[in-house]
Amino acid sequence: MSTQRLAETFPRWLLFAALLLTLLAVVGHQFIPPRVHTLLPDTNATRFIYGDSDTGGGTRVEWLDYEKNAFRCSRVADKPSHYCGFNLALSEDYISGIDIAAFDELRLVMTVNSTKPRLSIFMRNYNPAYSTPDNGDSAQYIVFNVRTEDIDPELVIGLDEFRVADWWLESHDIPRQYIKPEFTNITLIGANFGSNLPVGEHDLEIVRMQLQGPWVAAELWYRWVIGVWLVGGFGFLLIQSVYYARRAKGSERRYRWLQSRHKQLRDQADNLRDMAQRDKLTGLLNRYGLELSLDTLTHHRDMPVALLLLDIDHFKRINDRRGHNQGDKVLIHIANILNDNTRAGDLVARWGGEEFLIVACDIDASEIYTLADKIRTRIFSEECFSAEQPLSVSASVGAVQWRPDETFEQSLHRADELLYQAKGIGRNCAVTDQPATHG
Ligand SMILES: Nc1nc2c(ncn2[C@@H]2O[C@H](COP(=O)(O)OP(=O)(O)OP(=O)(O)O)[C@@H](O)[C@H]2O)c(=O)[nH]1
Repeated sequence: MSTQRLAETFPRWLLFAALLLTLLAVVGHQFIPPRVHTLLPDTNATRFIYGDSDTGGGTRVEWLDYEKNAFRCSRVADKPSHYCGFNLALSEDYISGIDIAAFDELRLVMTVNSTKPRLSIFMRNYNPAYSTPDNGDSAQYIVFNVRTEDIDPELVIGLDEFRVADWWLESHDIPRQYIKPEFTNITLIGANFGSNLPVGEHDLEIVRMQLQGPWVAAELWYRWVIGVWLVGGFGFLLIQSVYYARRAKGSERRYRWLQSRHKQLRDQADNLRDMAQRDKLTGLLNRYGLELSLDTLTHHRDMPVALLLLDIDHFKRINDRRGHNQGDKVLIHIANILNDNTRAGDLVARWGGEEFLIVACDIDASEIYTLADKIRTRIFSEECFSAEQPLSVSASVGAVQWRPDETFEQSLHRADELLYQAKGIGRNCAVTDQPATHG
């Protein structure tokens, strides 16, 4: 699955999974069958019974049916009774027991036939913090006392109902942190008629003994759910951040590409605009370019301006004698002379085939002829091409002052007429509209 697809669908299936898990946690947990660990009946289990007759007491104990865990405690009248009961060993050495802390309940099915009103159900927990291997009594004694009439026949004891016996706490020096029942290393579980057994026979059969609890403790279960939420949330953020980082990179790449493309297009547009405004051969402005430039110039017409219309003399002859390519070179040569002899603010254009127009700015009427004749002289005095094949070129110029009350066309028309005059009087000369300045 691509990162993009994952990032797009992830929130949906994460939410779905989280909701499902939460539902399972809240509802499903109640319906999971409990975990049951059966201690009895178990024919291999080590079981024994004990009375106090061997130590001078008045209670004798005997098996009624060992297989069924049925035994009898008989009280002899003239001796004191201390204890009599049944033990199930969960450890061979009484040191390594079993951890039953994850269970909730101890369930017992028992048959009691006794006039003794109470019965003790007890456990021993071995902890090296307070127990020693050579003293069986040092294992914590955890007890639950029940009325015999409450055994009917099943007795369910919550582990939280067990208490550490006071006599055990009093007879051992136990630090405070160990005075609560511990179930992490149970070595023994038993049932005991206790002391002061009434005279007569007291029978007890332990039919079944089971531990029961949840497969997963509720606390742990909810921790898992929270864990899944956290892992899911973290995964979500991770995938989202990878996705958006990639997108950002892609956008950046695209932005850079667009930038360079934009620059390319802008350069192309500049080139095209330039090409549209310039004569390809000479690089001078063409008619269109000059007209555009004039638009900006007319906005600032608070200075004297002159128009110089220049035409190469007998250019046809040059073309005919030297060829069209040489003719082109002459045009380029003239363009260079015009550029070299005009100022930065002036406009120089190729106006027709061999015709050029100079729009000279900020020029007094008295200087127009000087400029026109200077250009004419430069053209005539500079020989084109190599010394082996020299070519003398001349040009005629018609020059006028662009009067403030005139349009460009009107002024140009006057320049054209003067150029015509210059051609008429023999070419290679400049004619202006300023009196007494004819060359
Ligand atoms: N090589 C070249 N020749 C051109 C170009 N444009 C126009 N011409 C030529 O310029 C010549 C102009 O000839 P005409 O109009 O008869 O003028 P002219 O020969 O210069 O004679 P006058 O102007 O009367 O002195 C023509 O032969 C055109 O073909 C160009 O771009 N390159």
